Amino acid sequence: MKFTHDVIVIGGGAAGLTAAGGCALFGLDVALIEARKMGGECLNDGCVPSKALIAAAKRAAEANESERYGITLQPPKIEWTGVHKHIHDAIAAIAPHDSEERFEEMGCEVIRDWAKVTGPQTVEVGGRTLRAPRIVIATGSKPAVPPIEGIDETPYLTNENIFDLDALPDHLVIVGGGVIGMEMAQSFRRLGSAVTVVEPGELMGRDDPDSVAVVRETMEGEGVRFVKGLAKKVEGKEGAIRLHTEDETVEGSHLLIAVGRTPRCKGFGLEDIGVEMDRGGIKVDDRRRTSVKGIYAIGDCRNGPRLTHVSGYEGSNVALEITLGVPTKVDWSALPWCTYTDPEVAQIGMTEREAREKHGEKVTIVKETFHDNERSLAEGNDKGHLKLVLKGKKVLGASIVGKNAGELLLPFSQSITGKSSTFALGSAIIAYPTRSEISKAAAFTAWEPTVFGSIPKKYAGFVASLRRRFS
Ligand SMILES: Cc1cc2nc3c(=O)[nH]c(=O)nc-3n(C[C@H](O)[C@H](O)[C@H](O)COP(=O)(O)OP(=O)(O)OC[C@H]3O[C@@H](n4cnc5c(N)ncnc54)[C@H](O)[C@@H]3O)c2cc1C
Ligand SMILES: NC(=O)c1ccc[n+]([C@@H]2O[C@H](COP(=O)([O-])OP(=O)(O)OC[C@H]3O[C@@H](n4cnc5c(N)ncnc54)[C@H](O)[C@@H]3O)[C@@H](O)[C@H]2O)c1
Repeated sequence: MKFTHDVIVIGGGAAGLTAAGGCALFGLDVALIEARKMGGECLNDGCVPSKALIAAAKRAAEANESERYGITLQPPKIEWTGVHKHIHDAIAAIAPHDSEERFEEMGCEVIRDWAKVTGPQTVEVGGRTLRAPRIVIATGSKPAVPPIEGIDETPYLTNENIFDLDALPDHLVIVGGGVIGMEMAQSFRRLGSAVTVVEPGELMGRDDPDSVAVVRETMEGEGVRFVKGLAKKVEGKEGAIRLHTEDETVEGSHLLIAVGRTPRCKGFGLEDIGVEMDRGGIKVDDRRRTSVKGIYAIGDCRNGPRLTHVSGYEGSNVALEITLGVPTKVDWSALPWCTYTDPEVAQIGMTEREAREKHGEKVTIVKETFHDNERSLAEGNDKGHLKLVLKGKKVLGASIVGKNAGELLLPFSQSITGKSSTFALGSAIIAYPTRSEISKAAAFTAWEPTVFGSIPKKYAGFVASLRRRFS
């Protein structure tokens, strides 16, 4: 079979861009296919707009606390059009980083259309048939819509349209007290909306409950209302919606659905060629290989953690495996994540609950509060704590709640993995988006000329030529 490319990557979000860019920098012929917006969810309707909204809300919260440190601020004047502009300016500022032009400069052929996988080595796109010995599926996910009675007849928001609202909601009712629910609840409350969060289980259920308790108390103090219950029925129209749980009816102006994700893995050919799936998405092994030889799946479309830095990590792993033939397994022992509420909730490695389930009595906990940290006292912000999860003196995990908690994770990444060289720092998984990423960027830059130097490139070219001949 005559191949048109060495690798075809479907999806131009964090996962696909990293895989495609990595392969191109090793000199491979890469087709990168994206039907919608380059940058995918993170740039266009995920991390970037949500963190821009959070920044605007933080400014409003500061001004709402009129007197602090002997300095008096005026109450904030909040104009949604200005907040909306700030959100879209942030997207525009980052867009060039993920643009078609940048990836073409790196050496990818970027194709802007819907792809259909028609065989283990073939993809149809824009009337062309592409052929490559390796295909990477990086098609992401979309907001899950729960089976609530009346949902199809009631207007609702998701992360795909909430950042395009043309006015601030009077009362935002949020279904789901997970990561999106909590970040959006605090932001809209701080900007002046009434907010009710409806959650049947634990708020931010993947995090340490002691961390979550601190955020819940802060958000309740700011006026967010939490209702424990399953959303059973919704009804109403634009500006006047009603949500019923078993015990309560909540009335509001807008409904936000934030109950998790549905992977985008069906309807573009994978099921017809025998790629196995389950409820969580495309089934993959530790090396992100699907059940069909030569096809990988990375990022939100497969079963596993759904975070931008995870998509990037998996993208680099498969790029290494495809270019140099190095089998590269995922390792979640030092996986970080951070929820950008105020205070932030940050986690790396195991929570106390996970560690006790796995190691029982051998687990010990060390807890330090920010009340004993003099920088925190000097700044008058001593809310929160750091909990170290240990087995003997070995760090299994850390749970931090407090100002800039996400920035405090990095040393624990090194303690958990035991790796602290510039090479290890350059390959560490760092929570996105944090300022700590700059340390990884500097360490990676130090290695870039070596990693993408002439010898690895020649070797990658040799591997690619063998693959074209024998696949
Ligand atoms: C509101 C919100 C806030 C978030 N905040 C954070 C955060 O702060 N930190 C964090 O780490 N994570 C965050 N996330 C999660 C993060 O956005 C995702 O994990 C990440 O963007 C997934 O990247 P991906 O490349 O796997 O998928 P995507 O970014 O969804 O990219 C997949 C791309 O594939 C394209 N595509 C799909 N099918 C086809 C096809 N057949 N042909 C051509 N193209 C196709 C799609 O158009 C899409 O652009 C947030 C998510 C949301 C919703
Ligand atoms: N800071 C970050 O890293 C960040 C920010 C936002 C989103 N994300 C990613 O986006 C993804 C989606 O976030 P999410 O908040 O939608 O999902 P989630 O899984 O964090 O939370 C969903 C919540 O909805 C609840 N729920 C389910 N059905 C319900 C119903 N009928 N009524 C009421 N509640 C119901 C669940 O109990 C759960 O607590 C996550 O994978 C997350 O990793 C990350």
